[in-house]
Amino acid sequence: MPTLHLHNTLTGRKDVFTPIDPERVTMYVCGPTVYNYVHIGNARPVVAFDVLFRLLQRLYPNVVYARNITDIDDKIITAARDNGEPIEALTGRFAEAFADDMAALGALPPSIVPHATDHVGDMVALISTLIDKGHAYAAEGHVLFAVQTMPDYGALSRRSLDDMLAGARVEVAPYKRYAGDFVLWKPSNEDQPGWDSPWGRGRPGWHIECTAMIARHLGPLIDIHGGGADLIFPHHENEIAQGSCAHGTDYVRYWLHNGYINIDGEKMSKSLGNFRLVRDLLGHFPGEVLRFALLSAHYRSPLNFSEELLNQARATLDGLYYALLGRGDAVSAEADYQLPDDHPVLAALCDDLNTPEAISALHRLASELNKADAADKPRRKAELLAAANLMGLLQQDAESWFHQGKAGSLDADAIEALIAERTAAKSARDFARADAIRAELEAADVILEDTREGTRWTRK
Ligand SMILES: Nc1ncnc2c1ncn2[C@@H]1O[C@H](COP(=O)(O)OP(=O)(O)OP(=O)(O)O)[C@@H](O)[C@H]1O
Ligand SMILES: [Zn+2]
Repeated sequence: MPTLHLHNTLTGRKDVFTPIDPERVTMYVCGPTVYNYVHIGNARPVVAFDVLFRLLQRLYPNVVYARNITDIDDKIITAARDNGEPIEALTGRFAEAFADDMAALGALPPSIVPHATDHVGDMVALISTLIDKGHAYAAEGHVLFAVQTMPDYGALSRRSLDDMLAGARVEVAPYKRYAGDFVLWKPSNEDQPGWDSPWGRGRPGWHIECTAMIARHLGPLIDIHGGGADLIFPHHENEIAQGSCAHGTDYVRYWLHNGYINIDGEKMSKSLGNFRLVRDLLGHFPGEVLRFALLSAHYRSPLNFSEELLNQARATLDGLYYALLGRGDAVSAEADYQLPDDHPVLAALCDDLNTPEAISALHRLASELNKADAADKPRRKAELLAAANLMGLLQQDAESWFHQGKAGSLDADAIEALIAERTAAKSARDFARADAIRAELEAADVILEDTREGTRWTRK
């Protein structure tokens, strides 16, 4: 079996991945707070960890992947009030929209999608354990985690308590014994949703939600925990404090964090208003184009988002799908094909999910496929499909790829532009691209004729 290396935020280096129990590999990724539609930055952890989920399933017989839905939060309460609708109606709608958007990006459904509001009993029990063990205290309807009771607090983000107090927006509240203590439980007034607890009617803090759902569904110690780099502090630091102090374990073996999707060098975020919703982008680009764009950079590197990035992704996919056109004869070869353990695409992904390298390997496979003898094509097509499937790419029928959203929809300017691009591709000897453009035009019922005076076109 190939060796999987993963960059672990806890150790600061690429470590060899060794599961606690190879018969049941466990992974958790923090999911969305469901009060609006997600932007393409929020989609990055979903797509990156979907590739890891696919890879782990290739390597191990049983992988349990949980990604939660945060359906209780102050932003949710505010949004529901602003809309004048019940909280459950709002969260139900946006949880469903999230599932649809992520399916459009080709992300597999996780094994478990726990909702925070279904686990409040588990959270109350966990908080009680932390109080019993002397790591938490109740004060004025709140329960706080006492960070000074944990010697290793700050190990993940490599911050001392002094750094945290200086650098972070910690709330100095009268009920806190120490300014860095964080909330496990807070009181709800009559207008706010709440649950009965030993500390009065209230609701959980955000960090305890993930720790309780992990313990319930995956166990007291899990293999992999992922999320965006903005979650390292305080969210994941606080999860470690809760989980390790309650269970007496290390809580998580491998911490993985994705880099940011940026716009003009700045993190895409709701607060800055520089975001593009997945839902809107899907009106202009197939989901696979968005997925490919997200995978075109290594998951830990920053990736600048632009229209150009998406156009590039579409053109590259055109070239790869072109290699798969008209070769439906490979169906039986495909069913029999097993990706070998030393396959270059598998090797690239096992190197901390090196998707740019894996995509280069797909290009090499496609160009060999374009040049191969007819007899050899079915096996090569099966290989390209199996390798791409590890990244959730190229799984559509190639003919339909070129037909989608195109038929009759190209105006004369768009046709002329594609013809100019094809002429340029031919003079650059990029024949695969040139042929892909011809196929794209054919799919839109445009016939090309190359003459000495240039390329003429007619509609079928
Ligand atoms: N620009 C980005 N690039 C990559 N990942 C991101 C980006 N913005 C948010 N994420 C990730 O998306 C996931 C969902 O996060 P969350 O719902 O907290 O988004 P958010 O922080 O509300 O978004 P925003 O930063 O836009 O306010 C988290 O794993 C977070 O790290
Ligand atoms: Zn979380």
